[in-house]
Amino acid sequence: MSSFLVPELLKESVHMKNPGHVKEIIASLHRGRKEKLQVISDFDMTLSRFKCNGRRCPTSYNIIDNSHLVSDACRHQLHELFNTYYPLEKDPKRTIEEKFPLMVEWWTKAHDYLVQQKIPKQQIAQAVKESSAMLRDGYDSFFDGLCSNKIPLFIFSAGIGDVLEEILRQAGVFLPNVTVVSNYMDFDEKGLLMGFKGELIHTFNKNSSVLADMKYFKQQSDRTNILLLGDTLGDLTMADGVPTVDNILKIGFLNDKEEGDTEAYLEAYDIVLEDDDTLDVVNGILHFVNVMN
Ligand SMILES: Nc1ccn([C@@H]2O[C@H](COP(=O)(O)O)[C@@H](O)[C@H]2O)c(=O)n1
Repeated sequence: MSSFLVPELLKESVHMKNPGHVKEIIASLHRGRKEKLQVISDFDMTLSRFKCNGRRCPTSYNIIDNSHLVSDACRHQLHELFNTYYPLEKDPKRTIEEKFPLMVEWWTKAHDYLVQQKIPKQQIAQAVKESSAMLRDGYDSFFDGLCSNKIPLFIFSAGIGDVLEEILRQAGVFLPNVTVVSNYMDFDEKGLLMGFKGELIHTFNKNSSVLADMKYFKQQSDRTNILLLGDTLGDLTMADGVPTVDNILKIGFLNDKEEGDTEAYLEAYDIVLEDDDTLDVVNGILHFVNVMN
């Protein structure tokens, strides 16, 4: 069994519907070695931590919401939005089709509030510094291992690109093999927020429809083995733009469990990690594929 070769799969946090299938995919990734591999990952609550010492960590949006960059009144409005729409994003009883327009509503309203605050670009780094955002334990081996082995890492995020880049920069892991597609802020000539660039990315449109072109995935077209990391069912379409997929291993972090989530995640993801604040399993698999030293 693959747990013998990847001992991290024996962790209590690991759940698999079909361990035999996982073993086969991991064996295929191993055969393809690092030359065939690319990693596609969500950011908030996947590469970043969901909880620390029992307290929730912020998403890239929450970092701005909770900062001195917005007024108290605006913070209140943004928190109200979160309290209204986050339960809808998670609701296991609603279909993705039902959730889609609600997410557009959430992101659009939040962007409107943020733009009214005329946030200065220059102060984003300080807001990140003062926040409690953290990357998952083991992030340094993950990022360094991928970079030193020239494995491309595509971060596909419905968060705020400027904020997540800053988190990576401050952690020293915004490395040359990392490409980010996300919601980027647009600033005026004075460096004040005036809008968001490009197509709005939310939880349920993380697919090729929001990629301006397929250049990135075309450039990686020899890399037909994919490691996909996510935390919502919306993250499952992140590899849609990859022209040829020979093998894909989907790892899902189940952070904030609702009734019915375990079954749905086990159907959708090959490996489901519950209550796991680390990248241990991901790093263990990369180690076996000879991507880590
Ligand atoms: N105004 C908002 C909108 C969304 N969120 C949360 O951020 C997550 C960002 O998406 P990732 O693709 O990076 O996971 C999303 O799942 C929402 O829960 C927010 O906090 N505030």
